[in-house]
Amino acid sequence: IMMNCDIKMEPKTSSITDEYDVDWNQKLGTGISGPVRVATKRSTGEKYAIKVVVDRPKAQQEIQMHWKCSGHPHVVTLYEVYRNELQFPGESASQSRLLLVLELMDGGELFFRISKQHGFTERHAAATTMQIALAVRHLHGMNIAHRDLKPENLLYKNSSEESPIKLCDFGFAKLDNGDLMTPQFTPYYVSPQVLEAQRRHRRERSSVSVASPYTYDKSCDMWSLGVIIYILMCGYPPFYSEHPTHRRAIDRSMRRKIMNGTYNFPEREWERVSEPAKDVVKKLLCVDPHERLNIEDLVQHPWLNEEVPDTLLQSPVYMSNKANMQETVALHSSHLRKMRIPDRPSNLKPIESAVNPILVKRQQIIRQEEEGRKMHSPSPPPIDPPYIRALRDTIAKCVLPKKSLTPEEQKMELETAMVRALNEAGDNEEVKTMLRQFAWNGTSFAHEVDNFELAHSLKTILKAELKQ
Ligand SMILES: Nc1ncnc2c1ncn2[C@@H]1O[C@H](COP(=O)(O)OP(=O)(O)OP(=O)(O)O)[C@@H](O)[C@H]1O
Repeated sequence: IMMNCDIKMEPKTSSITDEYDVDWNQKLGTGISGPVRVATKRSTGEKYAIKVVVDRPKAQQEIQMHWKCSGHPHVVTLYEVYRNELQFPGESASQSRLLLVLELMDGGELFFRISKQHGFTERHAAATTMQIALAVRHLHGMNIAHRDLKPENLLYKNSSEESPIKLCDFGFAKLDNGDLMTPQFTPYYVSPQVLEAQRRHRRERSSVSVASPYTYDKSCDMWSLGVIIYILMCGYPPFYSEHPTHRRAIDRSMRRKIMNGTYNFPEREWERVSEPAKDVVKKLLCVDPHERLNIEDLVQHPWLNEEVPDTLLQSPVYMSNKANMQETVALHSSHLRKMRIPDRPSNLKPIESAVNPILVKRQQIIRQEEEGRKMHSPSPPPIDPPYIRALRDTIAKCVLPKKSLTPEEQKMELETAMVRALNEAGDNEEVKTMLRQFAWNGTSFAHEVDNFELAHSLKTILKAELKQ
């Protein structure tokens, strides 16, 4: 495997037409950034795909991410990039554009190809999954999350039966060094303690990083894989809306299903599917990202390593219904968009300033109460009781320990926060029972604790407290 890891891609500034003959009329496919075209290299006669994007920081980021990942047998190769001033028909002026010279993938998108395949079996599905998983392992191993893993971004090299499948479109790929943004800590808002810990973490983050399986963005890729495998096996998605009128958007009922992990394996298509296949799906569609398989677990899973039955699958039948398929794919995209939301800092507001309608309502109520109270007393209402604050603080210490401290000092900080939370809780039995599992002796942990597990248990208690 060729690695571009540490080399920055520098776009060429000469005209692409010096070396390539670009066919501006033939379109290979169209994404949000415009059509992807075919070009022929003059010196060799070889064909390439050219993706043209406006020269903006986001596109530059896409190129650097793609460049880093390029060279793997299951990642579409990025050969070179041009920076050219181009004016397309209908435009009043030329614009600086980046032209990505990509390996030409002539075999079509994943589901389209499968819809045409007679005799698609579970064994084929496992072999396909393995290829996709290897691409994802390549990315995650470099701490890069793709964040847009969907069937349109999985392309076949050619139409032969042995054609490899490869991952493309690094438009949302992101370096994922293990930020705290695991969904269990960011359901609708982030507590101020967590925000503060995050800011500190960002400041402290060193350039050296270790691959960590639990980060939010990577876990989203794993969830996407779960959805893709599910669809490969049966042809329809695991989560769908009850209200067909606005099927393209993720409505509340669907969101609830996703959040609760409510899906099933309908008999008709799943009856003959092997247990290991169902096991993979279950473990990838696990709601709690902490329990979800990571990429290493997936690559090692029996389904991808042991003999898989040659059972004929129903998926091509459903996939050949174009309207259905478009809807399935659109829904998946829509969910990916939602999952990327924690990205935008504006969505990471502490509860006091969040814009979520429920929270806005809550703020209104608080304000009304406040107004009422102001008439009687000048003191501001407390936002969170000290116990809740102490619990949140302990969670923040678990998931984002100060990097400037030694592991020993980090453990002490966590223990101090734990003691404070216990004092504030007035010896809460539930907390004590939970702590016994972590060998808590009253003031410290007797042996090493898994911080994420502890954070998870604390969060369960916190949630229960907030409900009361
Ligand atoms: N190397 C390639 N060879 C052949 N077709 C390609 C290639 N790259 C992309 N395509 C086609 O063009 C489509 C859009 O490409 P890509 O996903 O890179 O663009 P995008 O504008 O970032 O799209 P998206 O809307 O998915 O973010 C793909 O779904 C695929 O059908």
